[in-house]
Amino acid sequence: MSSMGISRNRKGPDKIPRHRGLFLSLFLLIILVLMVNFYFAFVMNSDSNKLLSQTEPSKIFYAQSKVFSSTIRNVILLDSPVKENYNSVGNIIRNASSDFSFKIETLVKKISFKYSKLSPFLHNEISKLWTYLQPSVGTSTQLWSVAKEWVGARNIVPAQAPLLGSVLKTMSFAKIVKAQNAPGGTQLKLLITFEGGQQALFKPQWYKRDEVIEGPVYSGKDRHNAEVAAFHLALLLGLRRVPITAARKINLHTEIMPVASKSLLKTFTVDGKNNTCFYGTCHYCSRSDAVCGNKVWLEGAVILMLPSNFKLKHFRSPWQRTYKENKAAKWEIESNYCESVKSNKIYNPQSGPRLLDLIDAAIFDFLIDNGDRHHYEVRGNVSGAAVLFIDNGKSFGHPFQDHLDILAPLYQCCVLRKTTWERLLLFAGGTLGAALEKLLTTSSITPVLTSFHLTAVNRRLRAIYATAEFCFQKYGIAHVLTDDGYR
Ligand SMILES: Nc1ncnc2c1ncn2[C@@H]1O[C@H](COP(=O)(O)OP(=O)(O)OP(=O)(O)O)[C@@H](O)[C@H]1O
Ligand SMILES: [Mn+2]
Repeated sequence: MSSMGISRNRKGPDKIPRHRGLFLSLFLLIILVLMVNFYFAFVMNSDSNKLLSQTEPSKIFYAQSKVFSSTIRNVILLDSPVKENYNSVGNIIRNASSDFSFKIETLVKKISFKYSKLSPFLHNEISKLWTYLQPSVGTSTQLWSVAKEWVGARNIVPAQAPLLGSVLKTMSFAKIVKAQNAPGGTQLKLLITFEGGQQALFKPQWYKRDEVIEGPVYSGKDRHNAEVAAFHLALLLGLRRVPITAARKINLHTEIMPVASKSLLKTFTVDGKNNTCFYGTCHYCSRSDAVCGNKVWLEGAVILMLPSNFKLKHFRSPWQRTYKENKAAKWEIESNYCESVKSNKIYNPQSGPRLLDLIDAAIFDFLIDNGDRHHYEVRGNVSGAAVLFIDNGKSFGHPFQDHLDILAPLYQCCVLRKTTWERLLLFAGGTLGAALEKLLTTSSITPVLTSFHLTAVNRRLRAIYATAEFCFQKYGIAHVLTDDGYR
């Protein structure tokens, strides 16, 4: 037996090496293909942290997303004539949004490779912003005038802002000399005055970080962490139109009650667990729905008020929702809705930056999942003033849902500011979530967002790329990307 075996082996050298060589090459080829596959799967799907080496690597979660399930699908084409349709259970079909979600689903898959390459400029940009967010000088009320001088017609924070971290730190620690109910709006918030006279809104914490807000996109109360996250995301996107927002833990007994107005103080209570609470006065405020601290400590977002000479002009958004399940807005059913928007002089692209500003806002809102921008504000009496992103409280409510209809201004008008698009490309390859995570490590209430929300931001950016691709394919890239001289 053994001799047979040996003889077989001995015969081998003539024949077997050829087979072996063939097998070996085949094996190596398979390994190579697998490695390439793994590499691309990793680059395209992961929140790449390689460029963000100064932060802790973010945990990657691939949560099952209900991306396109929140809108009702149907088969009517986007260009169909205007008519209200009802589905079999009598709900209104919102054609303009549901048709689009159907198209975009396929596009997201098709374009993933095209937008998978990491930008060589990313690391520098993030490092710069991260440095700005570090307090470089001590807290000082003199910084109020610095922040005041920053405010321009197009930006609330300038591109170069090395004192930003110091301003934020001062907002988190400066002495509060007065606390009142904040006027305006429907949500409970305080108007606080710091030493030095600077005012800010204080939006309190209602939810734990991992609470998922179910229901329509505008459901729930304001999320204080969403305001903080939105401010940082706007810095990353170069859309510095969000009022400066810091996190703060307030001692209600020592910092608010002694300086509270009489009417506010009247609404303070203590709950069964000895936590201090207050309910204030606002549209949705009631004694039975007070906000409570952890004993005396209440976390919240401090939003710096714009300078008082900065008069705000208030506009209804053309893409406002009806806030009624059984009533659709015009934009939800009219396929050529953008044309009617542009027929209004202020939205005509030839007459100013407003339409492109609203499209910037739509992109920003889609990323943060804010479907509640019913009104918007711009600085009055200044030409070319930017649409400000005031009130981001209803964002980051549901990390597993994306409301594609927030992007309606983009897919209905198919125009996009070139500088905005270039900035979005900075985060190709799934890096936006990790970049945001890094900036948010500078906040005093980390973690500001759960990793599910950070993953959602990457997923939503892919949908934005796909939406832009839809427009490029329909009208040509040169028609879509616009340089209107504003940014
Ligand atoms: N940082 C700021 N600087 C100046 N004005 C501000 C600022 N933040 C908010 N405001 C003003 O206060 C109003 C109410 O604020 P905000 O929208 O945050 O409250 P809200 O209760 O969520 O409102 P709504 O119920 O309308 O959504 C804004 O429309 C704006 O006019
Ligand atoms: Mn609001």
